[in-house]
Amino acid sequence: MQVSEEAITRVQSLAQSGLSRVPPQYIQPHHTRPVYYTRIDSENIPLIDLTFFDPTRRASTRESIARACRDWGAFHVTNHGVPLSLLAAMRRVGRAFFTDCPMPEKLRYACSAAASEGYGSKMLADSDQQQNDAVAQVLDWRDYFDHHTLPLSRRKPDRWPEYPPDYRDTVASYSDEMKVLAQKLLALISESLGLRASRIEDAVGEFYQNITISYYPPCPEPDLTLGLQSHSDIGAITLLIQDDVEGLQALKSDGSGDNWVTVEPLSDAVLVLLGDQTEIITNGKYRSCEHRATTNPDRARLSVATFHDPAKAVKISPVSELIAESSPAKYRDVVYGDYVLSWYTKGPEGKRNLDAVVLDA
Ligand SMILES: O=C(O)CCC(=O)C(=O)O
Ligand SMILES: [Fe+2]
Repeated sequence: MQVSEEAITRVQSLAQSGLSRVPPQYIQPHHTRPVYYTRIDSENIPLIDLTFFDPTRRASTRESIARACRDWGAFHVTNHGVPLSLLAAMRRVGRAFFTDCPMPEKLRYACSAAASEGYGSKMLADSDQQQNDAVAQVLDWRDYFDHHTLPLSRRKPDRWPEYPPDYRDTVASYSDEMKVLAQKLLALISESLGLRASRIEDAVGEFYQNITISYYPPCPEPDLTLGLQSHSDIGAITLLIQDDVEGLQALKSDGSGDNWVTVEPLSDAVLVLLGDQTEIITNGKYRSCEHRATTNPDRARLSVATFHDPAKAVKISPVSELIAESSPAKYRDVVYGDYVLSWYTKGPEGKRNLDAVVLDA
């Protein structure tokens, strides 16, 4: 079995080999290193309590959501209706797979050019451009497991880990619960813009949902590396949970410039991240959130991101209700599949793929 070749590329294997310096392909250029911008910890991502999701309190919830979507493109929700035991179970099965399964077992699920679902380390395709220029892409200090979960026709639990024994059932239940929460949130987000509740979900169409568990092993040189490079998520809405290890940061732009703000790990909350398609649909009234993951030398970190995306054939454009003479369309129509392709070949580099569909003022 050619396991050893594959194993070298897993960040977890590298970390466990006890190296004191990271290999050159993981070293970020100066301007993307974690210390490049100031880090401010006095500010926090807004926290919104969805207990007030009931009709009598909806107005104030909508206002908080509007503010969070304008200022951050991200917010935490509590009392979201997803059983807290399920959030804990999802973290537990994910961690068990990464830490307890021997590498040859994990590699049985390795993803490949032909199958994007499964266990991987390198998300982006090597583009022809990169190969021609011999410019190597800087690698993330991360391993992951990607699950295709919705529509149900894409859900193939036999492609997911068998260990621990409740892994597959946990991922399936988690997928169902996250879909309900994503629908609830898109309804509130629509209403917060004066749109009918179903407006954004109608524009997205049936959800294509993927669940990615990211595992960031301890890193000997955290100042030189990133667990995950700066990006905004490409779909409509991402729901993320993390363990108790810090590492996720959101970019906050305001009068004082750009700052990276650490997203505090909150075990009972779900983090909502608006994606690029929501920015387009809302004609830029709401922004997708640029974020990244840093590493640390001491403790492995785990996160679970649940992405809700349009089907590849869906055409996304700003909704007509938000276009007027005084606020013309800011984005050109995009076929979602074309957007995805450009993202995976060019790489995110912050929000450059979204910038490419912005219309000239
Ligand atoms: O690990 C994290 O907290 C971030 C994960 C993420 O941004 C992603 O998977 O798109
Ligand atoms: Fe992300």
